[in-house]
Amino acid sequence: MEDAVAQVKHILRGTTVTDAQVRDAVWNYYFDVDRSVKFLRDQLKRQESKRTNTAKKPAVPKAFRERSLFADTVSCRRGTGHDCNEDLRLSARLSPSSKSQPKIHLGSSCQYGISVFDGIPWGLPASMNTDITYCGRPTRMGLLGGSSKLAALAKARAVKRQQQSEQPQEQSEPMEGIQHASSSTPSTASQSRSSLVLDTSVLPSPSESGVSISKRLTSLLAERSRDRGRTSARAISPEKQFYLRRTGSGSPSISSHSPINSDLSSASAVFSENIPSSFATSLCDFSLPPSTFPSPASPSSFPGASNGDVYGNGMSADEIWKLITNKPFFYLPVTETQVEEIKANFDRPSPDDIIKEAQATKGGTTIAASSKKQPQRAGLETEMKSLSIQEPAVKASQPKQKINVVEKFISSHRKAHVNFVVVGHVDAGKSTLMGRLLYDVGAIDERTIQKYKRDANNMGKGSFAFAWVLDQSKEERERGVTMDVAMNSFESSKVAFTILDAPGHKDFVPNMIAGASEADFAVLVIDSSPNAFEAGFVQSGQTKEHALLVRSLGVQRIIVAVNKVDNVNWSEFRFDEVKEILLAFLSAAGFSESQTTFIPCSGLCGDNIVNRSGRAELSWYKGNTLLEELENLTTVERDIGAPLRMSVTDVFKGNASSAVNITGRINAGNIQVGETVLAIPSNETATIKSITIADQPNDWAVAGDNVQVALSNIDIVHLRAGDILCAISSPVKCAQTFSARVIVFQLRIPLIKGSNILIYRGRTTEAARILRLTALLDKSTGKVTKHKPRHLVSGQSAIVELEVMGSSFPMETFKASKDLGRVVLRQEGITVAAGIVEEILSVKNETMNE
Ligand SMILES: Nc1nc2c(ncn2[C@@H]2O[C@H](COP(=O)(O)OP(=O)(O)OP(=O)(O)O)[C@@H](O)[C@H]2O)c(=O)[nH]1
Repeated sequence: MEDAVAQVKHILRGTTVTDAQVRDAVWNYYFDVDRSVKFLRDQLKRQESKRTNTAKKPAVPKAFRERSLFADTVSCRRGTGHDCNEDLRLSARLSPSSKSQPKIHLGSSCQYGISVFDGIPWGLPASMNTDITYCGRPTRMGLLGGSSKLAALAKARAVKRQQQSEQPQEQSEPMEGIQHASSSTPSTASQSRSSLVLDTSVLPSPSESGVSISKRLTSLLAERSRDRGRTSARAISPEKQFYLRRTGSGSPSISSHSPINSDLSSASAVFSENIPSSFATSLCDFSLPPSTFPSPASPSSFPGASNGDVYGNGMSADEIWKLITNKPFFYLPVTETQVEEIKANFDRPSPDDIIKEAQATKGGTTIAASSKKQPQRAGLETEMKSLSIQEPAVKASQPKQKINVVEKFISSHRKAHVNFVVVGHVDAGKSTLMGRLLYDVGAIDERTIQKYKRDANNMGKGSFAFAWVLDQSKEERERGVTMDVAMNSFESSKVAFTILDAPGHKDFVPNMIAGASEADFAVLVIDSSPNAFEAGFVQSGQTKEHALLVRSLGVQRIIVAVNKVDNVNWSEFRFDEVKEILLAFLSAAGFSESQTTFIPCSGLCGDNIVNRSGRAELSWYKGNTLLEELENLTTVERDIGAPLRMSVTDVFKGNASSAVNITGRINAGNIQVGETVLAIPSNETATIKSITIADQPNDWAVAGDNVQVALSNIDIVHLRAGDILCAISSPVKCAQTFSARVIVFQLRIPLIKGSNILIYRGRTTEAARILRLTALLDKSTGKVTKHKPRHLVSGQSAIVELEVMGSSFPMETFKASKDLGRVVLRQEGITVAAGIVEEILSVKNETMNE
């Protein structure tokens, strides 16, 4: 050793090489003088070159120079404001000779240094003696574009860098994994990785034995491992470093043949450093004993250590060696036994499988494995499709004594039964007129009228006494306004009449529609008082609307009572004036002149109601009284032998019996006690328990009769006002979509496709939508004048398609039933159109019971 050192010193005399460097080189090169000399000369060249480069660089700021950095060589990858993702390689070397002041050596990219180190959260212990070398940017793999000259230059530089990087590697070959602290050449492949140079100040002195050195080294490593749990993985210091790996591919950095017991003052063990994430850290359990880890590929021990040596941490040298050399970087804290148990768990059925199997066994079927689920689901789908709800066949119960109702009706010679509706503008005197009629025909006795007069006088409404005959409710009497249709009956010598006194106020038009739907004829009451007629006839008045509605609902015969002529001094002129205007309007609305009669009258005074007026002022009128006109009405033809159709106007529970009572009018066909009928839309059957006509019990009833029927075998929840009772053999449909011929009333905005409306018939109301405007019609001929109009305006006649949005609307075509084939369309409280059902295009599912 000494001979070799002397020879090298002699060869390199006159140079700045130190004794320590010579000894180090001789030691590293196994006392080979030539290789040691070569190495030292190259080292001198590099030092000279570096000094030259450093002189060209800008001075390092004092603040940066004095910054405390790491005791170890560290690597950090962090983005800076200047050069994001730049790989910064910092090589901080500790030198025993520089304990007092930290020194910083900058590489080629020192201009980034200040900003690079600014804001580093983990500072260095100020006590550490640190030399820092900034290694510059990582080697580029090539140019992106550019000229061929530049590419060639870059290639040449890359080759040069490669040669430079290979040179020190070759020199340090004997010290694989160990670098001389004096080496400052960073641009090697290994330096592109992060490296940690152990602080030799904490290592044993060169004079210590190999065993002592190994003990110190392993003690240090073990100490670091204990500190793992309480230090941040990012804090890189001898105390904080735990994840140590040797630089290189994994071969021991300190081989058994390394002369580690020689001068170690310039030797440093180099380890690479990787910082795991928090998640990875949580997966690792480094507290397990070394025996947990797999054995190293080759047995190793610290040089000079003897078997059985136990160090400060209670571990043998072998265990420590395994810990630092072969420990997997990440591993799950499970033993092989545990792994086998986990594997075995998957060989058994899961708890879910066990439960499913038990359920399947109990149900008598086997749940297939997941791969067989699809066919089973397909089977279920098929079964579901084949499912159908089959209602029990409805058995029509036969009456005990089957009555031939048609024969009975003909043989009974009953009076014709006629319903007429009284309509007109509000306060036209409708109720008063009908009260007077009832009084004059003897339907109301004198005592009752006198009582009404007294009560009305007490209330300050003496003139309403006759109106109270029909306005029975307290609210109607207090307000002096009819709110719902009032029914009353009387009989003349020829006909049985039912009065349907409709409200005149615009808020109660739907009720008026309900009354008009049941009428055979109409009495239109006009207030002939000055300006009163005009007020009722203008657009906002109800005179026109009511007349149009009754016509649209099938009424063809109308009597116009020009009322309150006492207020115009029984003026014939006024009468003629009103008659002329109305005749034109009613003719346009579809009433023929022969079917329209005008009568000057006074409901309050009783002139021309039942008795002809004896006033001289009214002597100019030679026509019939109101009653005479009513009796002269043409008898309405009714199909009493057709399938039953009965419109329900009210539903209520009887006091004593369990039966459900309904009132209504038979539109077509007949009924008899004991018969089973079908309620639409509930589709529930019921048995007729009793029939009452005009407060008299009867075994049967025919079309046109207003009846009260007690039904059994049905719950009241299946019936409501507006329903239809029909024959089981011929149920009524509930339309989903239908087409109708309509007459458009006065509109504020045109009707267009998609308009939302309400449809009415009798007591039935549902939301609907205009699906299509099919065609415009000529009002006189009914022929199509235009297809697919864009909109409908006031006064037009058209064919439209409508969709019922609500749950149900029982209806028939007008051809099949003149009563159930009519609809009224309203929008925002205004009647916009009315018409007849031409075709039912689709029906609701629940009524597909044919
Ligand atoms: N002068 C005079 N007043 C009458 C006549 N008929 C009715 N009236 C008055 O007109 C007012 C309204 O009478 P009603 O019978 O309530 O009128 P209505 O048309 O039934 O009213 P609504 O049903 O609420 O629209 C009352 O004050 C009556 O006294 C009449 O012939 N001559």
